[in-house]
Amino acid sequence: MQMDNGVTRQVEVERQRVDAMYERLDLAVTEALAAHSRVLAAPAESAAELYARDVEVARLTRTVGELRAAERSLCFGRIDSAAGGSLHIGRIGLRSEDGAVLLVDWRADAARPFYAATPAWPMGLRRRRHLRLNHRRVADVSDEILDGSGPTSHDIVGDGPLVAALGRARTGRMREAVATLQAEQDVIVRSPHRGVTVVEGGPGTGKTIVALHRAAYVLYAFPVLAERGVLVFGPNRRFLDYISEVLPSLGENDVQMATLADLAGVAPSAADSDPVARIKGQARLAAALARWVRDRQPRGVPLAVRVGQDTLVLEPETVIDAHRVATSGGLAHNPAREAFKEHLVEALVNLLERRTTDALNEMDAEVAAILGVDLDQAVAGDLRRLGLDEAVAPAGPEFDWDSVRDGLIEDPAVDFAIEAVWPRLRAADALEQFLTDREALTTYLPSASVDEVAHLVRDPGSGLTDADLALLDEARALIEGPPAEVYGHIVVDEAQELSEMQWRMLMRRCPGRSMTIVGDFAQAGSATTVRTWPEAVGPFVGERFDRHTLTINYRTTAEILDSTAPLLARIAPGQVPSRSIRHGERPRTIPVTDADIPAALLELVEQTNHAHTGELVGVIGPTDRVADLTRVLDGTGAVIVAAPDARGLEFDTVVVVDPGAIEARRQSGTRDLYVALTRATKRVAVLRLGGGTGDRGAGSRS
Ligand SMILES: Nc1ncnc2c1ncn2[C@@H]1O[C@H](COP(=O)(O)OP(=O)(O)OP(=O)(O)O)[C@@H](O)[C@H]1O
Repeated sequence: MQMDNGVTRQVEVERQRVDAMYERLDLAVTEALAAHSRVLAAPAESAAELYARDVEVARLTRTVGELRAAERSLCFGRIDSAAGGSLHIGRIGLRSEDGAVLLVDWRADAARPFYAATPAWPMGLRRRRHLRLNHRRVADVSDEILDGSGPTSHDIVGDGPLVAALGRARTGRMREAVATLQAEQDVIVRSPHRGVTVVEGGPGTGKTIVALHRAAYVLYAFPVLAERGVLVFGPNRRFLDYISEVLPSLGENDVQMATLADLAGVAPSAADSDPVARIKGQARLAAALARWVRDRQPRGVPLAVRVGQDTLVLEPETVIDAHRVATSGGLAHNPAREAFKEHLVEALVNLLERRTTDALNEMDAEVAAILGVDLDQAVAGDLRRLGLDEAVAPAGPEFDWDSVRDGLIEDPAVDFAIEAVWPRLRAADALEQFLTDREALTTYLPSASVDEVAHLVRDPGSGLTDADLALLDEARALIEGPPAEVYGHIVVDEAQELSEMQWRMLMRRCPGRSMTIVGDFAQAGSATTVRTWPEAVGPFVGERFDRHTLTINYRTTAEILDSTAPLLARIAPGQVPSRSIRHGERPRTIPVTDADIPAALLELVEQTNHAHTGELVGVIGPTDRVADLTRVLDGTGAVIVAAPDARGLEFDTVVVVDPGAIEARRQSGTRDLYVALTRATKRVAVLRLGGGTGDRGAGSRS
């Protein structure tokens, strides 16, 4: 071990430096906690003072959280320039007491060469060093020489930390990769582009890693977007649980994570078949709902309103005019109804004013006819004689028309009359009415075939489905207005799963159109018709989106990738397979009969557990087998997943059960199988019903 002495020396050098960083970190925590207590104890009485105090307390709480999250692997890298200077890279930035930079935040510009420099493009660096910490102590260092110079006794050239990170057993939760982000990933994470960025790439190319680190970068580098909030959107809870620890471990606790159900605030209670979900996902439903809502509003009708003892009638033109003004600013149905009401009340007041003036004039004329005197002139003459003509207001009874107006706005009779032509709507009821009315579906979806309408129409009270959530959201936008909660930046994972309607739902929450979108259409499920990025985001940003492709596979071994290549060629003929950076076991196909499955599976899982203690086994099968598989594997620690739910997940070993059934179950069955076979970091076994020889490629068909 020729380098041992060198390693020890270098580790010692780094230890002193890292000890100093932890000292500063501890001090920063102590100071933030003290400030927190001080602020809490300070007197605050007025609402403004209380508010300011709350803001400050929240800020300090966040600071303490960020500092504490930096505890683990506080410093993980160092770069040495060819000119002689060096910088340490870590989770946060720290300075020494005299103001010198001790540690650079990984997101700072100065840290960029740590991720981006390569031997071909060293960016002025001589060496990149990775530090591995065990609790607070530097345990190991490893160096890459970037400028072509030979290693000296100060350089520790060893196995890359990326290989070590990838070889580690899975825990069921994704880990952050801040110490090992690769150059092609870093370009996207650090991109100055604030609009829509689309990232595609095969399974395991780090799309999720990129998306989450991008969220952390946005929070750091784009404060204006950060202030409006960052949302990470994922397809389901299981997936969000899987990625839930990445951002907190990067010190970011303010990022919201949500599924469609979270955004809608409603949990679906029914399921659609895929063909129904596909129809419901199409944007033409938005147009249909908009027309349906519009038809609950008045056209050229007169409006009769009871005011006191009288019935006043507003002419159709007045109603049309009020409707036009109320809707011209793009207001939704219910708020526009209020504007409509105000306009109509104004028209009523005008009508009343006209009538009153007419009645008074009539009275004057009658008095003049009876007495032979013009009352107005007589009064004016008297006032002139008394010298009061300029001081006194013109004669005549005065009405307080403003209170009349207020009275009419509050008058239930007025609201009642308006309700008949422009009813207030509830989005959920409106959607229910629309989807349970065959005639309405036929009228408002003229392009839908009889079959499609038959697919769509459903019994009253049958509950909301996943695909209904975007329809409900659309109805809310049409009826109540845009959602209250919007975000400065949205990260969308597994974006290939979204329908046109679901894209509308997300875009509604990101008015600034600042998004990081990651996905792979070769893995798309059956519930959407969207197949390309222009179809997905084009309706909202046209061609104004950045597009990146990731090419290196960090998850699966080359052997697993090879075995799925024929499957990929079938489902995405144009797609270039990614390149794996690791080798491992060849995937195995084990022929079984239906009756054999429980015993064969249990044996396989137990063998794997025994041979690879501490590793995670995932068993992926057709949805209708999940309950049985769960029973069979009870107590083994294996995670059982229905193939359609496996997107984004990862295990050390994957057992795919009954691939034929996975393929046959739905339109996207072959893509589901491809997803299932690409979930393993180390090995895959396939239990195939019927024929098949011992070790054929995992994705091959018999
Ligand atoms: N730079 C990196 N350093 C360490 N691990 C990485 C890095 N990039 C990716 N990985 C790991 O590789 C695996 C696959 O990454 P990820 O899940 O982000 O891929 P993906 O493209 O989203 O896959 P899928 O399309 O299957 O959802 C994960 O375990 C991830 O932690």
